[in-house]
Amino acid sequence: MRVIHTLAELREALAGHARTAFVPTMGNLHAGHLSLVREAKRHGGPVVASIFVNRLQFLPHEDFDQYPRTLERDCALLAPEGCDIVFAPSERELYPEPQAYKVAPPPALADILEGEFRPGFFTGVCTVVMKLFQCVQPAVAVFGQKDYQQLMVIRGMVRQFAMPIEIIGAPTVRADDGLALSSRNGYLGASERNEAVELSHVLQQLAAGAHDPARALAALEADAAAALRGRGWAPDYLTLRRRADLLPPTDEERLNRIPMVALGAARLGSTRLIDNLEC
Ligand SMILES: Nc1ncnc2c1ncn2[C@@H]1O[C@H](COP(=O)(O)OP(=O)(O)OP(=O)(O)O)[C@@H](O)[C@H]1O
Ligand SMILES: CC(C)(CO)[C@@H](O)C(=O)[O-]
Ligand code: BAL
Repeated sequence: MRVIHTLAELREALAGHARTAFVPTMGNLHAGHLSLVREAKRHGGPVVASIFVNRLQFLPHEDFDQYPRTLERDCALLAPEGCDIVFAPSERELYPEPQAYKVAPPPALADILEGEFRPGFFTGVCTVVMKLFQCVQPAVAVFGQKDYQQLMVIRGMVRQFAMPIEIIGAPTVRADDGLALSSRNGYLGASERNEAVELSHVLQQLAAGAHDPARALAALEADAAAALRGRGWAPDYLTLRRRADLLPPTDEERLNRIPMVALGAARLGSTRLIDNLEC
């Protein structure tokens, strides 16, 4: 496995290779990321994992500075999975000048849910993913369903820009108790870690009521928020949405059991966690 820090070296290493499979990450890897690498391996070409904490997708008060940088440990986890190249550019390498050209996804998808609470987040994500795609020129790229809205936004970007890249969504890997693995779980203290699984429990309750319009959506969501608040959480959103466009379902759609997803984001202490469950 090669660890590459510059774009020139990356291009040279990939020259002549067809069907590169790409796994973009922010590092501090866990079993969820490794499952994406295993999925990428199934596509036959070389596998590139990127590690880059992208300043553009963080708000000033968020955890950009605090975000764990653990390159050596990450490489030790990636090598046994058969990852061929780790692309870990510096900020200066990826953003040699202020990034004035940006990719702004449509507000209807990007300014709701995560985008409401992290304004500009998806512009930051799309801009860096567009750039990473130009660097790696993959045939396939793998993203986790844990970041459900991000996956939808990336799919839309690739479709609307006619980018010749197959986007694969990989299932969320969970700890034994059901907590979705996340780099940010590392911020949790021991008792917070025990509590953290409640986010997935509340989403299960929301999902269980999805197809019963006798229970009003607003009441279902208010109950979910109250349940978490009562346990010391500060929810940003806990909501049931249509899988097609992440807008709220009508009662008729709920009755007709259209594909839906329960999505949640909430802070436990100073740690913000997200999760979702299709229903
Ligand atoms: N538990 C998981 N299962 C599957 N994929 C995951 C999981 N967690 C993250 N991913 C995916 O890994 C890719 C890189 O994500 P990232 O490096 O931000 O990790 P993360 O654990 O989600 O970190 P954070 O705590 O910052 O959200 C994304 O496509 C993300 O959806
Ligand atoms: C896709 C990504 C690597 C872009 O910085 C990031 O948003 C992430 O890790 O999910
Ligand atoms: N996992 C999505 C990247 C972020 O939270 O910034």
